[in-house]
Amino acid sequence: MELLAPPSLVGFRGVAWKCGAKPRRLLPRTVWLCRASIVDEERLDAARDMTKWLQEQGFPQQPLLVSSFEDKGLGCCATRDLQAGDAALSIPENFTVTAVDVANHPVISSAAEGRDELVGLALWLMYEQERSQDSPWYPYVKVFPASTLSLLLWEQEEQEELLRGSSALAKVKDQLTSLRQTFDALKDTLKDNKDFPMEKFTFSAFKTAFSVVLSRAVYLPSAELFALVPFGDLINHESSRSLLDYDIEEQKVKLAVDKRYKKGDQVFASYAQNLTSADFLIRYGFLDESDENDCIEIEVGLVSGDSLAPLKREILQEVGLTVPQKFPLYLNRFPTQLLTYTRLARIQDSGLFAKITFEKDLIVSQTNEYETLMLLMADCRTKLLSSSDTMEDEMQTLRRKNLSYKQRVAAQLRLKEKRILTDTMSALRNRLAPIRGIPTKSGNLKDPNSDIREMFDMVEQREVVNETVSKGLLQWYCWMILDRERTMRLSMGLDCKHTSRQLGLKESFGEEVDVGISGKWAWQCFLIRHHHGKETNATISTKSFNVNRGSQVSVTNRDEIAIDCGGTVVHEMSTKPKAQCNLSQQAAAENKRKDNGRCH
Ligand SMILES: C[S@@+](CC[C@H](N)C(=O)[O-])C[C@H]1O[C@@H](n2cnc3c(N)ncnc32)[C@H](O)[C@@H]1O
Repeated sequence: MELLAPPSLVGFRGVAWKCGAKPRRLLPRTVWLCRASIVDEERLDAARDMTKWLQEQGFPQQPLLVSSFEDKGLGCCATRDLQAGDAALSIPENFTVTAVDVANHPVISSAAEGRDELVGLALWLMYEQERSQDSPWYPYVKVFPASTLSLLLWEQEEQEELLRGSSALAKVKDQLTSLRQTFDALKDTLKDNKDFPMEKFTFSAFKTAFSVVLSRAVYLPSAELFALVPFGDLINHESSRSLLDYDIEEQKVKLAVDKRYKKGDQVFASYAQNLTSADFLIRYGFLDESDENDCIEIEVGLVSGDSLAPLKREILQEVGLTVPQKFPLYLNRFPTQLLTYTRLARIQDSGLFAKITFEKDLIVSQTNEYETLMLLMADCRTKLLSSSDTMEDEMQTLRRKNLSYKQRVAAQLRLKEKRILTDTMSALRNRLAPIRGIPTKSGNLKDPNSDIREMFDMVEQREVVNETVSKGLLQWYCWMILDRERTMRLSMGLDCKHTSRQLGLKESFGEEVDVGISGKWAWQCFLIRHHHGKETNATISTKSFNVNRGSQVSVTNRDEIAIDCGGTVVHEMSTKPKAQCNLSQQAAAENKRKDNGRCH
């Protein structure tokens, strides 16, 4: 049986993708079960056959075994202990299928030419599966699942009903329209191709093959292409820094693990990065459990009829941004560029262009900032109001026991998106707080919280703060903020029923002080620090801070935290002699790593 496609001359980055070297024959190895379940037994058998066949072709031995997992289908277990940095997979490029194989394919190459790589791979899969035992790749393609849980394959009524109020609905519709157009064009191209099984080429079959490829093809950043990788496409996802990539020197697809695995443990890889939760669900049919990469997109553009638009376009082009431009909103962070872009869009005086910087979070003018924040706020609010269900409603839905898989993931997605929007609005509101207010004669906006600011500035000047003062001040402050928050929410047409919960304060001012998600963190931390003589743990929303008297406030989880003091992030507070709130070194390093989003 011939496994290898003809050697290709097509290379990338100066390296031939298919070297075509004849692989060495190895002794067959048995596939054993780590934690077998009854699901996918047939595919597990097929995976055993594939392993044997690959070994016969000289596929190098991998420290992995295919096994079956009840909730994830097939997966791979370690056959020996693996240390962080070890290669769990090391697959010569000639065992993979890429656009190069599609381009060299005797039957489908012309139809695939000029099309998306994944469309070409879907055609390849359809053709090779249809050939069954005649296909040189039969043992490999037999392991592929017949279908996936991708949103693309849900019934239209299910999409309409379950994805309403989520960004996924529009995305699915767009992608299906584009798939349908591709299918029609392919049909036209293939109709005269006598070797292609046209009778099997229905839209449903094409859509299914496409979603199977979508969920299995691995994007290899160093090769800048997608590849179907035997064994590589049997590894399940866990969010980490362990990614499959192409090693240019060794000409292999490799997976280096980023933690220790014991023999028998399931080995994971981290799937596509920087996908919105909706895109992840469309692609893989499940949602990433960790919140780390959750994001939604927000689109911003220039104002129509703006006489400065040509200049603004030039500025945007220089930094590689388009009109319009999509930016990700994450939990706890969004890119500084989003703010700068919107600030630029609102500028009406070209003299202010000099103040525009995409590297730093710099306010152009009070009024511009006000408009910028209000615009973003309105966008988030519109998205949030596209669903009549609140976050509480979604949580209640998720508590129901009899939910189907689709109902559950759809509710999880809607909740994730609502969380990001609510969180972003809260951050925007915090930034708005000091600039919201009545315009003054000088053209500036008066800080409506200036009385609070003054009061705290005064207290901060004191060496020692008497416990009664700090306790009273904390109480006054909380009620004040609660009241302002409520007024602000009402003025923006928002429900304020959660406000008191968010600001719920333990009457006893015990060790754990729940100060909710709004307000002036630095002041709150300051008060907590002065109130408690010893180290105190304050929980702000879901984030924990260690608060030591007279020392720094350090973030103890891995999230980026914006401790906001009316638009001033906490590390800027550290320049004040008494307010020594600072991000911990660990959190600062983490911030640096995440260049895709900055603290709120
Ligand atoms: C590249 S394949 C991995 C192998 C796959 N489990 C199989 O049976 O062939 C990707 C698919 O595996 C499943 N999967 C991977 N990781 C998962 C996870 N953490 N939770 C649930 N399903 C997962 C999803 O169906 C996804 O579309």
